[in-house]
This record gives sequence, C-alpha cells and structure tokens, in this order.
Amino acid sequence: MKTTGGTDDQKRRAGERAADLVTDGATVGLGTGSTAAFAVRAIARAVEEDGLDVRGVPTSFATRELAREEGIPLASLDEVETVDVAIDGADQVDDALNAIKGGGAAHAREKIVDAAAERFVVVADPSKTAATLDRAVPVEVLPDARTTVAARLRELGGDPTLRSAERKDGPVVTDNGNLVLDCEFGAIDDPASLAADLSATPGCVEHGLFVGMADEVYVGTDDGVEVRTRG
Ligand SMILES: O=C[C@H](O)[C@H](O)[C@H](O)COP(=O)(O)O
Repeated sequence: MKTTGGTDDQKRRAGERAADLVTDGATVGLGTGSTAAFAVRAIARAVEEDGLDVRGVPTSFATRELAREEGIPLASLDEVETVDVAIDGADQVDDALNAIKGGGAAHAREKIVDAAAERFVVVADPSKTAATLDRAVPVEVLPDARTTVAARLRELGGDPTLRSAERKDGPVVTDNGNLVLDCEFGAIDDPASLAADLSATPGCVEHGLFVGMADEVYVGTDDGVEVRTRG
C-alpha cells in the first residue's frame, strides 16, 4: 500500500540533504522506502568517495539489502543502544511533525530505530504533507490476533482492512512474521490519544503513528528543500 505522489527529484533532494547531516563516526538509522533510499545511496557515496566512517542500522530487510549492495558498514538492531541520526520517510506528515508510516510495512523496526535516535529526520515530498493526518494507519498484528485487534480498531472508530500482497496470493507478511491491518480513521484530530489506544491493544505489535518523534522534516521541492523544525 504505497501512497506517494512526489517526483524522484523531490525525494532525491530531501534524501541527499538529510544525508549531509551524517558525520564521521556516526551510527545512522537507515529508513525504509523510496525517499529514504536516496539518503542511503548518498551516505554510501560519502563512504566510498570521502572515506566517511559510519555504521548503518537498517530498518528493514529491503534497506539492509540496499545498504549492503551500496557498501555501507552495518550493525544490526540488537547491537546498538543509541543512534546518532535516523533518516526515514513517511506516508504523511502533519504541521506538528507527527507522521504516519508503514506503507512498506516496516514501521515496527523503524519506530525502534527512529525512537533511539538523538536526531530523527523525516524525508518527504510535498504530496506527503497535510494539516491533519487522515491516511490509513498501518497496524502490525500478531497473526492470531488479527480478528480481536480488528474488532478493537472498529470500537475505536476505525475501518480496518487486512493488507494483501500484490505479487502473491494471501496477505502481506512483515519482516517480523506478522500481518498488517490498514485502518481508516478519517481525519485524526488527536494523534497522541489514538496512538495510546493502539499501543494499549493486545496483539498490536506496533502501529504507524509516529507522534512527537520527528525533530525535523525535510520536504524536497522542485527547486530545493524546505526544512520544517519542531516548535
Ligand atoms: O514502511 C515503510 C516506511 O514507513 C516508509 O518510510 C514510508 O512508507 C514512506 O515510503 P516512501 O518514501 O517510498 O513513500
């Protein structure tokens, strides 16, 4: 379930500008998705061409593969306690820098890495920005809990749909072996309250609401990068 309408040039500008934040010796959270991939490639170029000394912490199988191919030294999630800077994409970002993530079903690991970061930078294109979050919220669930979690999501006013795989029969299975319910809530006026309700639902492994986490959002435009900062 991808919801992107930006251009590659917009995404590239955002990703490459964010990659400039990475300094020598840093532990870097490597986000997932088409926008974060531009940052991953830019970091890899700095490693190869400038001898930048980093270790990357990938947030998904796909990002680990990309970073490995591009030659970024890696550490796995269970080897790090803190991350200096995390650069990650988003499906939607509101004016308060709250985000919906998980269009690629990577939000559980992304949230762990992004929350461990001293500085968490979202990279996006203008199609991702909105005054109020209103896209479907991905909810990763233990497979056996999908029915009870779906019932709870309906109690919370949502309309959940089991995410289907595009190129195989059956559902999407996350990197963690779980399923994803995409839940429409309409306009989300109080993301913090909804996030707390989702986190308190037994069987919900992680949801895609990233509330109060991003320090900055870099929005790539047709001629530059707009930097939005918390506060
Ligand atoms: O699970 C995937 C992630 O949350 C992505 O960061 C998000 O879906 C944005 O991806 P993209 O930059 O490809 O739109």
